[in-house]
Amino acid sequence: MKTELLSPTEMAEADRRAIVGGPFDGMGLMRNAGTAVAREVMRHYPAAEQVHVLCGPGNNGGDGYVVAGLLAESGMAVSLWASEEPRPGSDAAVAAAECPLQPAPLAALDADAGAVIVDALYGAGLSRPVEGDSARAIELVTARGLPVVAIDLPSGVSGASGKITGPAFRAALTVTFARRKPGHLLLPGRDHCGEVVLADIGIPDAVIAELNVRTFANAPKLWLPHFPVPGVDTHKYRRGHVGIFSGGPASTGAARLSALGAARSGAGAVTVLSPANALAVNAMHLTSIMLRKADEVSELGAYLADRRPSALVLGPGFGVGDKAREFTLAVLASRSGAGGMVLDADGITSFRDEPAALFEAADAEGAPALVLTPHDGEFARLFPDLASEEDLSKLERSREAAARAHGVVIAKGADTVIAAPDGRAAINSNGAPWLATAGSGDVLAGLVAGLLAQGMPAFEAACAAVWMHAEVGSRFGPGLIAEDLPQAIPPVLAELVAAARR
Ligand SMILES: NC(=O)C1=CN([C@@H]2O[C@H](COP(=O)(O)OP(=O)(O)OC[C@H]3O[C@@H](n4cnc5c(N)ncnc54)[C@H](OP(=O)(O)O)[C@@H]3O)[C@@H](O)[C@H]2O)[C@@H](O)CC1
Ligand SMILES: Nc1ncnc2c1ncn2[C@@H]1O[C@H](COP(=O)(O)OP(=O)(O)O)[C@@H](O)[C@H]1O
Ligand SMILES: [K+]
Repeated sequence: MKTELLSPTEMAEADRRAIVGGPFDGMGLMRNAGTAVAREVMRHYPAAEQVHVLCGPGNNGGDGYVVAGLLAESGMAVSLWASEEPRPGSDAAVAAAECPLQPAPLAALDADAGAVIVDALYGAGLSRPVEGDSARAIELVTARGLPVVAIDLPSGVSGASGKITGPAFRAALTVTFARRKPGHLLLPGRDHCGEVVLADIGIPDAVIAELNVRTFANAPKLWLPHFPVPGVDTHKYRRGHVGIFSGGPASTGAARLSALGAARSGAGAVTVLSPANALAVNAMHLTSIMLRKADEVSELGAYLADRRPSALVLGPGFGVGDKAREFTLAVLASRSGAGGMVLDADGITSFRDEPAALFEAADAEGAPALVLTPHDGEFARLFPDLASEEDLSKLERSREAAARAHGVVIAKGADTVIAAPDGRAAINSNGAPWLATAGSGDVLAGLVAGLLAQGMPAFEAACAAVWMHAEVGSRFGPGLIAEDLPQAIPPVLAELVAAARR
């Protein structure tokens, strides 16, 4: 599937440009859209006893009139219901006039078991919570458990944000056009879409390219050209060296999980940087991973100068406080040649009272690329105003945060958003709830650093790490604990390396 995601505004602009450039006018695009939906209804529900097509006042309803006409023509039993008449002069009004069926008022909707619902109430134009007859129709269909095929978006779901502010259909299938919209991937919208089918309605790729889209579905296509594949003549340091800061003796496991994530991603060497009092416990549990003492900023400086690590991770199990801030700022200011710094967990929390100091350090000339990996709670500590702004979608919030932080932000969760300071953003959707387990985020931080260390640019490294982490977790399934993640990376890595070589 194509990776660009179009906001409703961008989609409207694509429609407009496509209509100007041809070959299809607005009615032509609507007929193509209706044809694609009718095809999917017939493919998925060939034995439907009755198809109820529910039309709203806009062009989403217009698609519905086309669908109803085509399904009736093909011999299916179709009932047509409309909430209001389409606006005179609109494409939807033409579609309604061309439709051989007469609509009944939506208020009278009734539907029995065995029926299929086509939702053409609202799509890209949803502008407020669904109320009145449309709301009652949604409640009736939901209560009876009838399968719903949504046109473009399930009515009630915002295409821009995935937010739901009132009643909304839960579709079994959603057929959308040209490109998916953020609301198909962001929660709770994603959960209401069911299977998403993307239909080509004749909007040329060149029209989409002109829009300079900055939002993407996270998928290998997006970053595979940058994915590290070792040359035959490589050596371990050329494959990248990652330094990972450990916490004190009672909290060392998180850093080791990160270290294993970094090592399994293909980094050639990984060092755990440990306080003296935790060296023994770390040494007991490390084999291929190196270990070095780092209590003071001077020791950190010596490590950076001697070993010139290509990426670092600070935060997992590290402890919140001055030391985390000092070490982070020392790395960002070191000019040691490190390509990236992943700040996670306690590393993020340590800057809650002075986020500007972090953001300024990341903005300085020659600083390593900063990647922040907050879950919702950590995000709110660093960006309290963005977190509490109800009107912002997770996408918008993450994008603003990345611009402010001068770094890549991985806003974690079931719908992780990766945002870059240059405005690019990707939404991840291949995860599974099995990933919600202690230490899972620590492995992710290590994976990001491992890919950074191998020379991937920060946004691409972040996207690739999130995708791999989610893919590994989904494939592993029930029973997953964080220790399983690094060990389960190789099969996914093998597929990516093979694809990158092609
Ligand atoms: N040529 C094209 O552009 C193509 C477009 N295509 C199709 O068009 C769809 C977009 O069409 P659209 O822009 O007309 O928006 P749509 O979703 O039908 O709703 C707008 C209407 O609903 C109203 N309204 C909104 N929310 C409401 C609420 N809660 N409760 C009550 N009313 C509400 C809103 O009122 P207003 O906000 O203006 O007051 C307005 O009247 C798109 O999803 C795709 O299916 C395809 O055919 C491909 C070619
Ligand atoms: N429901 C979910 N579906 C998919 N991924 C999830 C879900 N819940 C959490 N995750 C992922 O699991 C990881 C949890 O990280 P985090 O909250 O930092 O946990 P920890 O600090 O214990 O490692 C993140 O990558 C997050 O995106
Ligand atoms: K719809």
